[in-house]
Amino acid sequence: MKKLSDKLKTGLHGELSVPGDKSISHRGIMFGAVSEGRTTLHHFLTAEDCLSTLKAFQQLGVPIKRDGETVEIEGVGLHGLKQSGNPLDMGNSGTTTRLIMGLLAGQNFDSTLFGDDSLSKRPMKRVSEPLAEMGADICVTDGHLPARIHGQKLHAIDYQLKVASAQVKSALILAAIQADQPSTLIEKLPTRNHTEKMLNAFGANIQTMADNVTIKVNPQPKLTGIDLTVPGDMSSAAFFLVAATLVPNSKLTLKNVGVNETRTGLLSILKRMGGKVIERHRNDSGEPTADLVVSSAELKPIEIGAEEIPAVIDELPLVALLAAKANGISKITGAGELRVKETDRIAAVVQEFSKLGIAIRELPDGFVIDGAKPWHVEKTKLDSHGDHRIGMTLAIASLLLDEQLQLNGAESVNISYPEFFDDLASVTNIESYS
Ligand SMILES: O=C(O)C1=C[C@@H](OP(=O)(O)O)[C@@H](O)[C@H](O)C1
Ligand SMILES: C=C(OP(=O)(O)O)C(=O)O
Repeated sequence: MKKLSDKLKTGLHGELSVPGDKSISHRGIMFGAVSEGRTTLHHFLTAEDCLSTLKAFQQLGVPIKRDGETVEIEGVGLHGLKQSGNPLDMGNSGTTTRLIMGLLAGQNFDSTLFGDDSLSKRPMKRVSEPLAEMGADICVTDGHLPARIHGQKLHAIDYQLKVASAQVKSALILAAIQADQPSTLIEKLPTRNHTEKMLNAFGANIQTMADNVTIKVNPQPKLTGIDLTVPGDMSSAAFFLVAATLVPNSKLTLKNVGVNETRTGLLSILKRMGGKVIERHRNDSGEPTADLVVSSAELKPIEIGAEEIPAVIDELPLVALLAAKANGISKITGAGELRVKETDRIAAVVQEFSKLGIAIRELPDGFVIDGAKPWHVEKTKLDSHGDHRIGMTLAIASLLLDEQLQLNGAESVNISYPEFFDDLASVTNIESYS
């Protein structure tokens, strides 16, 4: 069990470059694999989830070499993947699973996908059902992994998504680029748009209409490999944005963070709560990046509803932590999707925050948190529930307490941010977490 607080005497200081964006790293491998020519990824995220994607595409016959954070992919083209001799291991990664389903549904061979216990409980019909409408033959027992995919020719689709999910949208786009005619997808709410932007950079023709929810996908593009530097992951930077806000006397610079507008919900929420973040935008093509300078601040409570959720979906445990230190009652609703992540993140946050005496009440689709009530530690053994984002949120919460806390399942950080505890040690001047 990892010992958390060894006591932070001063604030968080210095500069940090967080690892590469997880969503963009996954897509870099996938789109590079089905392009023609070489794709080189720089600052690739070498965490377990993205390595699951990398290994799956190697198994599908794509030559991929990795040297640290640099990955070279010799693309085989949209119809050049080969059947894997063995089932494909999706590990813990929802993104790998949903996106690869859309891609493999249109290939002329069969595939089997399996995952770990957590992934095997997550819903897959949200992808297999619309893919079936396109003519795909996918069998997901009771809507869960393992999945058996009998690849075949796909038809175009006009489809209104039932959940606000970039993973479902991306799976359908990857199927639609293999279809016979153009497809139209209509999102419930705008979600992260990395698939659309990146596929276009590889040569596809995907248009997002002015309403921001209608997406037209043209079939059979010739995709060509590119050279891509992956920006820092906003979802990883988020832990430090929140830590530096909440720990008094902090001033921290987070370098080169991806600030695609579909991912910056936490920045807007933090600013509305009274947080202090200066964004120094960089002049780059493709995915926008910025250096973020964050300082400690007193926070006001906030209300957040469904429309705001997609742009902050993975940061909501951290929003709950901000709310737990704001000077009043905050309410987060419309976040029912949290119940089907690596763990039920609503239940996990409520259970673990209650151990710290935080006044939090569970709603079916969110939380109510009274940040004006003082915390009082009731239990010192915290649990990540095997979920990286819960584990890292609890590690940040521990910085705000004098008690020695322990974290069960701290190794879950390897899913998205293997260097998390080292980075935290470097900006807190705590020698190490043991
Ligand atoms: O498309 C992606 O890369 C992701 C989309 C989100 O999932 P949903 O689309 O299922 O909400 C997010 O939670 C996940 O971490 C990554
Ligand atoms: C939900 C997440 O990832 P995935 O769905 O890819 O497992 C996450 O990283 O918080």
